[in-house]
Amino acid sequence: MKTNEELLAEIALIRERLEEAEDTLRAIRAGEVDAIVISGSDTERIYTLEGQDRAYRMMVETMHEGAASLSADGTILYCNTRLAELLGSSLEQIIATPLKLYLVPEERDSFMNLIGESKTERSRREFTFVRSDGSKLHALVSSNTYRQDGIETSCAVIMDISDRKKVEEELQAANERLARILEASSDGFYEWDLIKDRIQRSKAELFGYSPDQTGGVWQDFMARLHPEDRARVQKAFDDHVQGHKPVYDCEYRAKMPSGEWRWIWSRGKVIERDADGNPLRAAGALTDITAKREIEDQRRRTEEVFRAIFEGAQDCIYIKDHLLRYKEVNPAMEQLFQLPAADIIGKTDADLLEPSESGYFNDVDSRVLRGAYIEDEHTRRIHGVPTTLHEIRVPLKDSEGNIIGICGIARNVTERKEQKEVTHSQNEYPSEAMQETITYLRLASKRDATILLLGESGSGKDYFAKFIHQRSPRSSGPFFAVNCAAVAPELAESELFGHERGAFTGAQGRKRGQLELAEGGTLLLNEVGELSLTLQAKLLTFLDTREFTRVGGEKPVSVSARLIAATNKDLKTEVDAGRFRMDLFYRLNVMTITIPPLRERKADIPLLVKRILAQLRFELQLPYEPQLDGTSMEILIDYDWPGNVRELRNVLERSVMLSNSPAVQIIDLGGRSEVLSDWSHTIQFPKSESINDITRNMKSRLVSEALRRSGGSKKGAAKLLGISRYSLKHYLKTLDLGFYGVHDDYEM
Ligand SMILES: Nc1ncnc2c1ncn2[C@@H]1O[C@H](COP(=O)(O)OP(=O)(O)OP(=O)(O)O)[C@@H](O)[C@H]1O
Repeated sequence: MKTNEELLAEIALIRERLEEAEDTLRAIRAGEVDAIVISGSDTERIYTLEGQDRAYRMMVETMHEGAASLSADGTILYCNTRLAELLGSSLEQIIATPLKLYLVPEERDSFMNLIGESKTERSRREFTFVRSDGSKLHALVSSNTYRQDGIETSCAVIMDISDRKKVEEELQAANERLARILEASSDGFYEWDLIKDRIQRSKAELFGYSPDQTGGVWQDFMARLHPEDRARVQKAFDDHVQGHKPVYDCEYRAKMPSGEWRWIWSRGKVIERDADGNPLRAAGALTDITAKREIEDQRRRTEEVFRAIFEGAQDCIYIKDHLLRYKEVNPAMEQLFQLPAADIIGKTDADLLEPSESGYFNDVDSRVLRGAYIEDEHTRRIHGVPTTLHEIRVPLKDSEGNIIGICGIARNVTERKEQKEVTHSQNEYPSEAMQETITYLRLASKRDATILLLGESGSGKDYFAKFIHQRSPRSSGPFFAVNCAAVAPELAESELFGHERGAFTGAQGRKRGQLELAEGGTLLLNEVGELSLTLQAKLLTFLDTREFTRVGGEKPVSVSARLIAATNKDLKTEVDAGRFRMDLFYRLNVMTITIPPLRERKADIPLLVKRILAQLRFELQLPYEPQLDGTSMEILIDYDWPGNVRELRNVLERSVMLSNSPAVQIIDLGGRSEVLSDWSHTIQFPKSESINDITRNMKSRLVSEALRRSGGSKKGAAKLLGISRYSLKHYLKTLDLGFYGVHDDYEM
């Protein structure tokens, strides 16, 4: 029978144990423990406490983690099913086995030490258990040993920390990866302890800071900044710290340890604050953007230069987008349209021009959007005034080469065009032959078909080709003429069809041929019979497809130009002799008009004389109106004119120059008057003319005279002038003498 004291002591012990158990349960509920191990040197003693033992057993069984009691040498005397589960075993298998055997061998001693240490104070340590299937269990073992009546009772708590361990490992791996990435990146980075003002972690080689920097970073950093940037950097940082900006982002110039100034882009944020919101730590990245800033500066400067050109240019410059809306126009463009830029931008030509005109531009622009480079001359009505623009349009591409719009440069050539057209006023000819021809010419001008003009040299084929052009729907476009006989054979293809850069020796840049230049207008091929058979084939292809390739090029170039061919040869005979392609002949011979020779339309001579004298007055800038006397006119009408109107013009020009007065006397007709032995010329020097104009006129006269003396032979004329045949050809071209009908001494 137990004494009252003994019973009271037992009750106190049970109460104490129950309190412990409650603590443990509270800890279990709070999720702090995963397992409890009860060990003691006198388990007998525990088992005799039946009620208490039941309470324990209940407690350990209701725990959702394992628990066991161990003998002094660590043998499992009792455990719950959860521990068996955790160790991947059954209760029967693990009871009576030493728990340390489930540990990885290297941790067994440590485990026994823990049990020993727990005699004096509760001890915890992490251990790695090996389950029966070989997998590992990471656990935190907490052991507590009680001594009661000389009996040691240990209570150990085991926490399954496998998940936490996994997260920790992953975190560590991520940290290592991050460290490697940061190491590999060209950016600098930092983690900055704001309280101690020291860099905790950095790859701030940029500034020469190292992780073991002792502090005082901010002051040092500020001192390294460019004085102009300091206030900005401070503000960006303060704005972020005070919560006005979610991140700190700033560009500044900093002096490197080498003494060199570099542009740095810095962005970062506060990553830790105290309970009052004061910043504790910040982290961020630093990028050296010096190269980028230099490129940007260069681009800015280029843009400024471009702006200056764009705004100061006399020529109209514009940019259109892919829908052909004006995106940018320069002041010259505003002047042309007499509208402010704001009223042009966003509009298309359809909004700004008359409908009959905008259609043509739309067509040309569409081709540029498909990749064509188009140069043309076109007359449009702007505020009712016919305005002729020489315009170059090129496609605008983005960085990937996609066409995103058009850039155009246009020069207003209205004045030049008006001057040129003085010679092309309305014709009314008294002769029947010419009246009939004019009827055909007018008819031809209404259609867009290819025309073949026949007629003797100098009869006016070139003149009437312009006549057709000016009355055709293409009159607002350019008129170009090529004299096939005057171009060296090896250059003929390039002259006509253009060439790409490097197409042949001397082809330094891309050149557009006459055909391309005649875009939107008319091209006259004079002396078409002189074209080589190869070029005849190329021309035929163009007539069939409206496309050709430049010399040395592969991309087909499409051109909308009307072709007028002219010749003084009998093309049929040329076909029979195998010198002209029959298919081309039939292709050209669709609408053939013959210009009658002057001897068959002598009734026109007075009209022609009047017109040519008016032209000469303009061209020679005479202060008076030259007039022929009656007898001179008779001489002219009597003459047979083998050289046709050209000869008439030459005679009149020489007579006007030599007469040097309003009364013009005919001299040197058909070579009957004396050939001047000396090269003598009268020079007019009106105030408006510069020395360049005068020497140009002089050269023009000398060349004309040499050609007259050589009977039209270029070789002879070049010899007389003491220059090469090609220099002479250059003069013929630059002095606008290209169509003097002179004959050459070689075949094309
Ligand atoms: N009807 C005309 N009115 C005024 N000038 C004319 C007329 N016809 C021709 N001319 C002038 O005569 C000269 C020769 O004319 P054009 O060059 O047109 O002849 P062509 O038949 O083309 O000669 P070629 O076959 O040699 O090239 C030019 O100066 C031209 O301006």
